[in-house]
Amino acid sequence: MFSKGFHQDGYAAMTTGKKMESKGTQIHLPLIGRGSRGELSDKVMFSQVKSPPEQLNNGQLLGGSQMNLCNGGAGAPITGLVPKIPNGYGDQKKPMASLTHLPKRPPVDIEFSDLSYSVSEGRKRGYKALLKCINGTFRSSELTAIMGPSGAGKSTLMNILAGYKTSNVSGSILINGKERNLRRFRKLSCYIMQDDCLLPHLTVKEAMHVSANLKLGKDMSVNAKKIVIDEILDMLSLAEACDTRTINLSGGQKKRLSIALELVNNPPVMFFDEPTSGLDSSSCFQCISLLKSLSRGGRTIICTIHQPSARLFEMFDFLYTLAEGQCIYQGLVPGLVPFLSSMGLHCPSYHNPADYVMEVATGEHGDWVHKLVMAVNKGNCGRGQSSTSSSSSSVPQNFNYNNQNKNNVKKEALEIVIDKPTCTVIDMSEPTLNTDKEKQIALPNATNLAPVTCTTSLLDSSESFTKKPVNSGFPTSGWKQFWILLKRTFRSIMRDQMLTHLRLCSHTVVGLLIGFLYYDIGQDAAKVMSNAGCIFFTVMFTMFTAMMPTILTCKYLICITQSSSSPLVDATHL
Ligand SMILES: Nc1ncnc2c1ncn2[C@@H]1O[C@H](COP(=O)(O)OP(=O)(O)OP(=O)(O)O)[C@@H](O)[C@H]1O
Repeated sequence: MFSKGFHQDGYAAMTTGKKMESKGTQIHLPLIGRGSRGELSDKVMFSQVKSPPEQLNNGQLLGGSQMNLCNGGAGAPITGLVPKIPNGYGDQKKPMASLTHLPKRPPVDIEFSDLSYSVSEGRKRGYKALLKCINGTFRSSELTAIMGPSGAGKSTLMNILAGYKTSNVSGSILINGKERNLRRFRKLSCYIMQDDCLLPHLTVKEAMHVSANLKLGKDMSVNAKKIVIDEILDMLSLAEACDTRTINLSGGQKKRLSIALELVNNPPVMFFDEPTSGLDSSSCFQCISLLKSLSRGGRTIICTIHQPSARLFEMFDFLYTLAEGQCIYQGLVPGLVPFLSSMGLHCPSYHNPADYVMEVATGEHGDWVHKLVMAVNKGNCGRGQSSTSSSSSSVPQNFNYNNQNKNNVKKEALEIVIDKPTCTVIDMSEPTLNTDKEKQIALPNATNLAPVTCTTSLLDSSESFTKKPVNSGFPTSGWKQFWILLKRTFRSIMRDQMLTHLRLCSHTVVGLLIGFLYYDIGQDAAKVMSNAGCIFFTVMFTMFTAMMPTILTCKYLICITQSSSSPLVDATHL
């Protein structure tokens, strides 16, 4: 079990097969992942290091991560993925952070078939098909990338899967093999947009507290919420910035905070719209590493991405490529180059396969889209196809993804939370959700913070969930939400120097102006119209100054919603 363990000192431990050291109260258990990749739990990040040739030649050590992504790229400098806390994610001597007190959630597999979507282009022009009968499966514990040229329909697909687009959609979307219940699915998923919509004047910790109060509500004590927040901040290396206002955070930190705000209620499905946009290469790498580690915790991570570097590309598990609203490849990332080769499209050596498939999708190599769509529909690519098409693939020939997947997901899921005095083991590998499958393990020195038990039957309408009325599913009452949001807004307004100063100045100036214009009109009956004018002017001014921030906020929301075709912004963020 420890033979492929990871070590903070790079690849050394991988070669020696040494047992990982336990730090403090934490036992760092390596996760044995599919395809022998270096695998991550919630507590580690990937880091890429150059590996000496003799180790790279040993497929046992680096497995899938040592794949040469370029077809026929033998002799190319090969790099491998070795788990380690990367720079910028905290002091390497610090014990690794992990998430153990989050609400328990079920793993979620999303399957869609014959999915089509069209939009009306007006009476005369009829409907335009944006997605054309596409099929696919996005699994838990996988980091899935949706790629494709601009306008291919990536955001549209993700919005449909997330449930933000429902009209004019045909086809079926199954969640763990059952018809999707949108209301319940929304509670199990989160959508993190390209632009980080954070309140600029709240500190990281305050934003997290608001999120925890809204999302965890009365299910948890104040102390337990604090522990959850600290764990998440620790894991995402935001602990040092916890008192920094979000306006002062770096781009990477903002992205991590967006993720942290959503992680509070531990959604098993996370959608990311271009998570790396606007980040430098190092932050991109850290961001994708983080997503990968989240996926290894049993979550289903789906993100759209534009032309990732080869280094980022090989970190994804599953690739779904769209062109003109149709799927031109779906399968494991190592299977892409062999699949394209089998179709007669040979990715040149030293060429980033992500770039190559984008070139193919945009038609730079000829009109291949239709042929690829046909091949995909015939089942020539997919999860089981990564090793069969070509010997040039670095994936071992006898690698059976499906079997491997089942076993390894189970191991990962069982190992993921064993690192705190009191911990809960959740058998996340079972798609049928049942609270009986949750086993409590009490370790020595148990704290009084029992793991929070949340319903795991959100997807299963036959279970206890149906006993409650559907609209009672919010963790906090309407009044409580109102109170939390009111406090948050008050705090934000008070800290907004610019707005507060401007308001004070404008009220003073307008007050002086009105006073000057209508000076001494009170006792003269001949000036009754001036009295009316004064009252009208004062009322209008007060009303509009109170209304303007709301109008501007709504206008801003509508603008960003229209420009990014993204779902409405979560109230947690704004
Ligand atoms: N409401 C709409 N009416 C008409 N066309 C639309 C509408 N929504 C989306 N489209 C079109 O659908 C296509 C797919 O849009 P989508 O936003 O999904 O693309 P994308 O692959 O995410 O692109 P990008 O990478 O540039 O964000 C685009 O050509 C877009 O113009």
